Amino acid sequence: MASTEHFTTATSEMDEEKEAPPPQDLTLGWVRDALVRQEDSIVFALIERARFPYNAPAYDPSLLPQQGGRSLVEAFARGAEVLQAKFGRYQNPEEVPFFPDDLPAPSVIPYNFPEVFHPASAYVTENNAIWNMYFNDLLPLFTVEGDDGNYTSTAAADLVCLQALSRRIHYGKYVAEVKFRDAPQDYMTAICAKDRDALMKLLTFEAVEEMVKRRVLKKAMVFGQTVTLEDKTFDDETKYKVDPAVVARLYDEWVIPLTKDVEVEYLLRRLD
Ligand SMILES: O=C(O)C(=O)C[C@]1(C(=O)O)C=C[C@@H](O)C=C1
Repeated sequence: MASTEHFTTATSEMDEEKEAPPPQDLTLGWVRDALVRQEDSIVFALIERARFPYNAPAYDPSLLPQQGGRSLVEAFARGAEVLQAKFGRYQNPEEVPFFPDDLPAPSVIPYNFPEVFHPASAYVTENNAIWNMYFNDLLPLFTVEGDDGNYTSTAAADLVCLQALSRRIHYGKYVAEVKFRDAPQDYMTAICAKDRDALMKLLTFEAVEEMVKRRVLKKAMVFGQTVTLEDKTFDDETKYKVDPAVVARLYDEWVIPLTKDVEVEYLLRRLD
C-alpha cells in the first residue's frame, strides 16, 4: 500500500521554523512541512506583486527594441538567472531555472547539497507550464488594471512569484521520491506499465489537498489584511491585499495539479 502517513501536516510552530536542507532519510512529513512553509513565501510574493498595477508595457516586446522580441519581463528574468547561476543558485537541486540554455557555470565553491533525487528524474521541469500559467491566467486575477511606470520593479516582483511557485511545484520530486521509497512495489508496477493514471491515483491524497487549499485561503486572509491597532475580526467588508479566493484557486487549479505532474514525470523515470 502507498503510504498514508502524516495526514495532518505541520503545526503553526513549524511555520516559524527556518527551512533546512532535506535530510537523506527523507519522510513524507518532512516534505509536507516544507510545502507548508513555502505557502508563506508564495502568499507574500503575490502580495508584493499586487502593490503594482498590471503594467502591460512590461510584457510588451515593443518596450525593448534592442532585445530581439523579448519583453522586459523575459529579458529581466533571463538576465537575473544568468547572474544567479554564476553565483551558484542552481547548484541547489530545489532551484530550477526558467531559461536553462546558456546559463554560465557557477563560479562559487560548491556546497555539498544532499543528493536525494534519482539521477534520471532530477531534470524534470514544468517551468514552461508555470511561466504560461502565471502570465496568462494568474496575473490578471490578482492585479488591478493600470500603468504606474514601475516596469523593472514589476518584473522583479514577477520573478520572485515565479521562483517561489517553481520551487514549490518542483518539490513534487521530493514527494515522489519519498512515496516511491515507502511503497516501491506499488509504484514499480505502474512505472513498468508506464501507467500515468495508476501513478496519479497512487500519489493522490484528496484529504490532504483539501487541507492545503483551506490553509492557503486562511493564510491569504491573515497575511493580506491591513494591520491596525484596533481590534478587528474578518467580515465581508475586510479588504485583502490579494483576494484569498484567488490564492485558493491558484492552488486548486494550478499548483497542486502541476505538483502532481512533476511527481508523475519523476516516477516515470525512477527506474531508468
Ligand atoms: O502531500 C502529498 O502527498 C503531495 O503529493 C502533495 C500534494 C500537493 O500538491 O499539495 C499533491 C498531491 C496529493 O494529493 C496531496 C498534496
